[in-house]
Amino acid sequence: MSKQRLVMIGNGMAGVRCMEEILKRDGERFDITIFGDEPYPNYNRIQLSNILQGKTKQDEIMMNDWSWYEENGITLYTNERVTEINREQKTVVSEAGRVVAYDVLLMATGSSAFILPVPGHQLPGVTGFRTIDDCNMMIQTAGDYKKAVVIGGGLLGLEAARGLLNLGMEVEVVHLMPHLMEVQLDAPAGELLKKDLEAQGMKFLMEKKTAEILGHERVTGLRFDDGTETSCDLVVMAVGIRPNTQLAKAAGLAVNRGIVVNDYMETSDPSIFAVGECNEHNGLTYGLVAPLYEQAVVLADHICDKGTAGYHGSVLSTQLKVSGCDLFSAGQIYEDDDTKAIAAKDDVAGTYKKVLVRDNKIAGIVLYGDVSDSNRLFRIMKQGADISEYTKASILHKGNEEEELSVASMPAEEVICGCNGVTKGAIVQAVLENDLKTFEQVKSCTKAGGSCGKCKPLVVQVLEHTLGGAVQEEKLGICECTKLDRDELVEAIKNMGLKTAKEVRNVLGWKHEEGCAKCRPALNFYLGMIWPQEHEDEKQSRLVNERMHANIQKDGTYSVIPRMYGGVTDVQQLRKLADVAEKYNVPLIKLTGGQRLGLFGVKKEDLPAVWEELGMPSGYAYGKTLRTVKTCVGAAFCRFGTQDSMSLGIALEKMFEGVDTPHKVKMGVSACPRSCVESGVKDFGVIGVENGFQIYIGGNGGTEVKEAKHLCTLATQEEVLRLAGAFVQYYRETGKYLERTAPWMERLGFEHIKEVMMDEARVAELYARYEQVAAKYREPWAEVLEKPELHALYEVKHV
Ligand SMILES: Cc1cc2nc3c(=O)[nH]c(=O)nc-3n(C[C@H](O)[C@H](O)[C@H](O)COP(=O)(O)OP(=O)(O)OC[C@H]3O[C@@H](n4cnc5c(N)ncnc54)[C@H](O)[C@@H]3O)c2cc1C
Ligand SMILES: NC(=O)c1ccc[n+]([C@@H]2O[C@H](COP(=O)([O-])OP(=O)(O)OC[C@H]3O[C@@H](n4cnc5c(N)ncnc54)[C@H](O)[C@@H]3O)[C@@H](O)[C@H]2O)c1
Ligand code: SF4
Ligand code: FES
Repeated sequence: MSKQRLVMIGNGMAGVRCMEEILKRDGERFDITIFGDEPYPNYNRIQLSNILQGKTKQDEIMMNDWSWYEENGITLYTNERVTEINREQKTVVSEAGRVVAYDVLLMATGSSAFILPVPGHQLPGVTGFRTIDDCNMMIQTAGDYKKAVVIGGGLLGLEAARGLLNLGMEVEVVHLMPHLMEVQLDAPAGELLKKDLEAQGMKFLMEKKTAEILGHERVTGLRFDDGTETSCDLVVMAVGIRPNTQLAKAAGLAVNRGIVVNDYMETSDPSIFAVGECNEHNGLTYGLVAPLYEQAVVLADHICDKGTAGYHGSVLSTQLKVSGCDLFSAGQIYEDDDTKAIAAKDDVAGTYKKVLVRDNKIAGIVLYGDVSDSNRLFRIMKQGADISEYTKASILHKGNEEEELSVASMPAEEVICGCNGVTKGAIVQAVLENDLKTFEQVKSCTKAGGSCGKCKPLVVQVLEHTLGGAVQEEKLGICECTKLDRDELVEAIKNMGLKTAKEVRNVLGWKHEEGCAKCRPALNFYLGMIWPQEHEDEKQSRLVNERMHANIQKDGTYSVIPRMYGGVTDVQQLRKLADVAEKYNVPLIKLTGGQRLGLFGVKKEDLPAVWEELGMPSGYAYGKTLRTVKTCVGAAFCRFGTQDSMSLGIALEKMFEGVDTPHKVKMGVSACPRSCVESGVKDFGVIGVENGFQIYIGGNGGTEVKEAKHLCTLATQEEVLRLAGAFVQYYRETGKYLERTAPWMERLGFEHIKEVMMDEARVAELYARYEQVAAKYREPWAEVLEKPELHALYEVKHV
């Protein structure tokens, strides 16, 4: 039976979780295409607050990297918005004019930040807080400007405000209501929160309605409807979200606030489903991941014919991701005629607890300052248990402190991770069945702790309890498939003479037979490093850009950057580049950061022809290898030049062409201490001086700038080449895959590396081993051209 075509619009948290669930159930059922209008693979949107607060980095929040899509045979179009659904023809059309047919269409378009439509809302400096790009804009603004105003004192607004404070801005929160987070907290809890945030330096303008955003070139302030004003350089709107329903509406689907779905996430068209924040189920739309993930599971069961009882709504709870403000809220938060409150406030400790009771059942919970009862109360609430046997005090407070605090006393069905609905029982079972030892392993196996991360301490406690002792700060394996770290793995491969990745995985007891996206390229590198002669490069294990021999760009096209040794070119090369760029309508020709000419925006299907017509070697701008050697014009032209930097640079570049290294390597040769090519921030930098060449190692000019360290001064070019060979080989032999030379040098110690590089015998051995590796070089573009079977990689699927 041929596969059904499943198209998904929206590449966000709910949609991709649903894809994971579908693949888990039946990986062969669908031919999957995903459109996402952001230029990234699926990332953890929740963690944007932590990026802004400086607690995490952008590359740490990617949940499914590019290779995940490749490995699961998913065609992904990022940065490409779907603009039309044609229900008669069962196709979707993207803004790029791409038409893709579907049998099943999944809408996972999420929500957008609501921007108050007041005058001035389009001024530069006004933003929502929803995407990586919004986050980057705020970080950049904080570098250049002083004061931010956040409109909206809800979850998002307060997390944004905390982040902006951390970025050094002065922050004022403008809130419409008399107390903060009025949707989740009552007045006493809201007041405690405000006091704590004020103590952290946040300022508040309460009960203020924004009438206008002021400014001409960019925002300069706000005017409120009472006529008062405040000044600012940045406005962040956090006044709620609106489901993205325009596409569904235009296609004639039933839409209220969200896209209307039944218990199986089916819209008013049986071929079209909607999951996540964009949908509306039983009159409700959601804005937290827990219910969306529940929907994802139901939808996966349903479309994979696994049988499901359907989705019947979720009971929600919320927490705020701001250190020093522990709060928990669930269900109804205000009393009414039928709902009474049991509450306790401790002004000295700054804690507040309120449980709302209706018909002898918990109808709502508000906790501030001490949230240690949250799981217990939330469980009782979700179970709908009768609480008449509890006294007022015992419902609010734990009985036997010791006993209640211990996870040992928690029942198995207690939910530990609210975002992912993971119970204590599920964690215990996973730990025992899979011999899990660390939090990361539990996260990867159960997903507990993988979303907002608030439950991590509790997950660790359950793990400790199950293991019967404190969780060791255990040395992690190179990935989840193995407990072996880099050194143990390399040692085992050498000692046991393992020659292929399959053999390594079998003999060394890999957890997953096929390995994972993390270990496959790493194993391929280590095997190539250990057995330079015998090892057959496993192309399918390489990262996607290395397999394509080109860097994918944010619009799905590729860059072509040919080798220009030492950054030196000639008339023939320039003419060829111009001809090819013209013939293939290349939209951008640009000098790269590494002094090379790049053609940007080349279509995937044009790559082989472009390479053939250029007739130049690949510049490896995509590889974990030597990228470029930057050179200055040096003694040949510059009046300050003491050495011939160009010839040395060219020789270095030729020497390391295509040699695999743990991570990319950049080199630079300047012909005098003015160091025009910034040799001091290169992995291997050379500075010409009167008596020879100063050598610098371990520098990095990227995200984390590291100054290279002076290793030695050599008299001749030959000595430089030889030392460079030994240095790169030592990095190959001791570096962890994906470790740049700066952290590698930090790990091994500069003095240690210096000792090795100053030991003539060791340099000779390293250099000899390096020569064996270099001898195996095959130019990758030429290889693709020679082997027609490789051309399939560059074909574009048409539907
Ligand atoms: C800063 C921040 C902090 C948060 N913190 C928490 C938290 O602590 N706990 C919690 O539970 N939730 C939190 N949330 C909410 C949570 O992130 C969302 O509920 C969740 O991301 C929604 O998932 P989704 O897939 O429905 O939508 P999204 O993740 O928004 O994904 C939808 C994707 O579809 C794309 N798209 C839309 N239309 C089209 C189109 N026509 N063509 C192509 N692509 C399209 C969108 O650009 C987007 O990339 C937070 C949100 C933010 C912004
Ligand atoms: N920790 C978390 O769980 C977390 C964190 C961030 C975001 N989120 C989710 O992201 C979504 C967006 O969050 P949000 O805080 O923007 O939405 P929200 O609807 O929860 O809160 C918006 C707040 O803005 C206030 N407001 C509305 N209009 C205003 C105006 N004109 N001036 C001043 N204040 C005004 C409201 O009174 C309300 O308190 C929600 O679904 C939220 O659940 C969750
Ligand atoms: S590094 Fe020195 S020699 Fe090279 S271009 Fe600059 S000034 Fe001239
Ligand atoms: S509660 Fe959010 S990740 Fe567990």
